[in-house]
Amino acid sequence: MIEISGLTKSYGATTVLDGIELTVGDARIAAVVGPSGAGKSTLARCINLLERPTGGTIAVNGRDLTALSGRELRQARREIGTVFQSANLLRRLTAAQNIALPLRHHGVPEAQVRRRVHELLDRVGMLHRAHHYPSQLSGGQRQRIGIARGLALHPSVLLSDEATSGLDPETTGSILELLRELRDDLGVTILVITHEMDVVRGIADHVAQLDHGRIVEQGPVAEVVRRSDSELSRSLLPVPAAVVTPDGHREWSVRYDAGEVSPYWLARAGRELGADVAVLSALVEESGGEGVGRLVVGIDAGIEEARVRAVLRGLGIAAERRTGPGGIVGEEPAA
Ligand SMILES: Nc1ncnc2c1ncn2[C@@H]1O[C@H](COP(=O)(O)OP(=O)(O)OP(=O)(O)O)[C@@H](O)[C@H]1O
Repeated sequence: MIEISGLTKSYGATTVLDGIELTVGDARIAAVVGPSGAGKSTLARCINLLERPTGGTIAVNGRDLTALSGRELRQARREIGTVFQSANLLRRLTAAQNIALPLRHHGVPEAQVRRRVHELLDRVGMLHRAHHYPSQLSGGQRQRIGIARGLALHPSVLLSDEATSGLDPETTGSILELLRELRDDLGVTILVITHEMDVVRGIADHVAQLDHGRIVEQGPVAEVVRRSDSELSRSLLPVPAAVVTPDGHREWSVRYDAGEVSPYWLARAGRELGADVAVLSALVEESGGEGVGRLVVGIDAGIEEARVRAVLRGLGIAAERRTGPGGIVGEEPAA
């Protein structure tokens, strides 16, 4: 478990991280997303203790790492394994030697190093590449070796800093699958720093949006994607573009949790409203471990908005009027 509280980082007069509050439970995967310059890398460097925070605490399994120094700090660093963008492997060392590095650095006896490296290569499916050099490996294979090296000292937290950046979708998928296995089989708590929303949708249990050094929105992914009024929700699961709205209809953007809503909600909504509901775009898929539906529907503009909202709410559906160009046909968009 990792608990970040009141974390602040300043360089001179510039505050780059401002009061970060983030908790990741045991064997959970949290993703931190945000635009370029938001402070993601700085957060990563503070968490793996490459940088000292200016204020606040970072506790792993209840122990505040920011309070430590010297030998204690060196020991505590073992709790956090890091996987970097493009793996950061040493070119002159083989895959196996790269994985062995942190073990040798911590004085692990050679016989144990060999055993552990073998175990790790097996874990990440790379036994057949043990003696290859990084230049002889694909990007995805290098990343697997990077993950194995990050796990070498049995950390309870794995920090993945843009680890899938630059990988093709299929390779990204296989790396995410590996991270999921580490969470489920080894109980590792994983913090993923990424700018890729596909990554968040693919593996995260929890998501936090960083902007100008602050967390502006966070929550369980399954919950965030259901928020109809949230920017993070819209960037995580954009509503697909709507086809032409029938004349005299208003467009509504709709989100719902497929596990909690009747699969027949659309027909019921039509019956209760006494009008047909036009489906203009729709996507129902799994995200954050739950089925999430998002649609744009067209509903007769003659029906009061409050009534539409009430009927949909009664069916467990969050709905928001789509305004602006194309939002309403045959009527001025609402202010
Ligand atoms: N050592 C430093 N000294 C001064 N300012 C810094 C330092 N490191 C980072 N910053 C500033 O902190 C802000 C956040 O940088 P950071 O690299 O953490 O952002 P990021 O979200 O990781 O961006 P990107 O996605 O582009 O990597 C930037 O405005 C950057 O200029």
